[in-house]
Amino acid sequence: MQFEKTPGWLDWHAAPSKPRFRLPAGAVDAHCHVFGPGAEFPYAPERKYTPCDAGKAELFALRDQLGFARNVIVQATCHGADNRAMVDALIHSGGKARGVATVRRSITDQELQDLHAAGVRGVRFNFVKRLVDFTPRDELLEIAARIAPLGWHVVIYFEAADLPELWDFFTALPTPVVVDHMGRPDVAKPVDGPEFELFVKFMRDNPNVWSKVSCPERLSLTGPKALDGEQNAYRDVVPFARRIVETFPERVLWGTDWPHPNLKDHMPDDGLLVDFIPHIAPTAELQKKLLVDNPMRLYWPEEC
Ligand SMILES: O=C(O)/C=C(\C=C(/O)C(=O)O)C(=O)O
Repeated sequence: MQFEKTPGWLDWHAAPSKPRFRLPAGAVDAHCHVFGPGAEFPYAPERKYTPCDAGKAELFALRDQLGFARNVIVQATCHGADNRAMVDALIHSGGKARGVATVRRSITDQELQDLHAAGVRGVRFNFVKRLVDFTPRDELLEIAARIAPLGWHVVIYFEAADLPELWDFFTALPTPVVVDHMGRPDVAKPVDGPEFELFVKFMRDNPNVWSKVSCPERLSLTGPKALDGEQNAYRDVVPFARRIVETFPERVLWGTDWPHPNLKDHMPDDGLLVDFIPHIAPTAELQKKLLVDNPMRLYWPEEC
């Protein structure tokens, strides 16, 4: 089956630079995806976009190019609850990848066990309206209750303006909770303003809540311009990500978000994204927690 990429969609960067920042040994890219290839792993009929193919071989090549040791592969909405492409990548990773799946309430216990055996360690609940249709909260709570005994966690993707309405649901989840991209803060607003203060309160009041401090390219209004002197690319995102890293150093993760779905104006150089890390995690100790200790504790606890 042939799939036509959504018009205007940018392909992932064909020649990412070698980062100047040297990642610590054992670093984990804790948020990335695989797309298809569609001929082998068809995209979901209910998808809101059709990506370019981006398979496991390209993901693993990027891992090695950037200097990561492992990946956490997150199910993207273009594949719906068909986790085969992600599971195939886990199986071929030589134990160097773990997964976060999308499941429906119809999934059987055996299917959950099979996902666990393949390396899945969480499920994703997506609330970004441009990506998914509404899922009843009772179905999500039922899924969370079924995956908790497996030791899995719940990854949540939402937009900052929706946190107040989702607060009670999120704080009722019976598992560790990992927030994608800091809940997408509006970086035009003050880092100490009410919107981001609510997100900081969400993490402070709920010690089971973690956050990825990833995707500056999605959040930034200043863009990728690498400026001279102390300035850097995506500089308007730095105060938000750095505040989360310095306030909750044991509960943060970082990922490339390769192959960067749904970007139409600018495709980041993944090497530049890695060079962004020291601006948000300025010490070797914070970098090791962010990139090694925290993802290992969550995804490879048996090795800790
Ligand atoms: O990949 C991301 O983390 C962000 C996006 C897409 C998805 O997560 C997805 O399709 O599953 C987005 O903001 O469009």
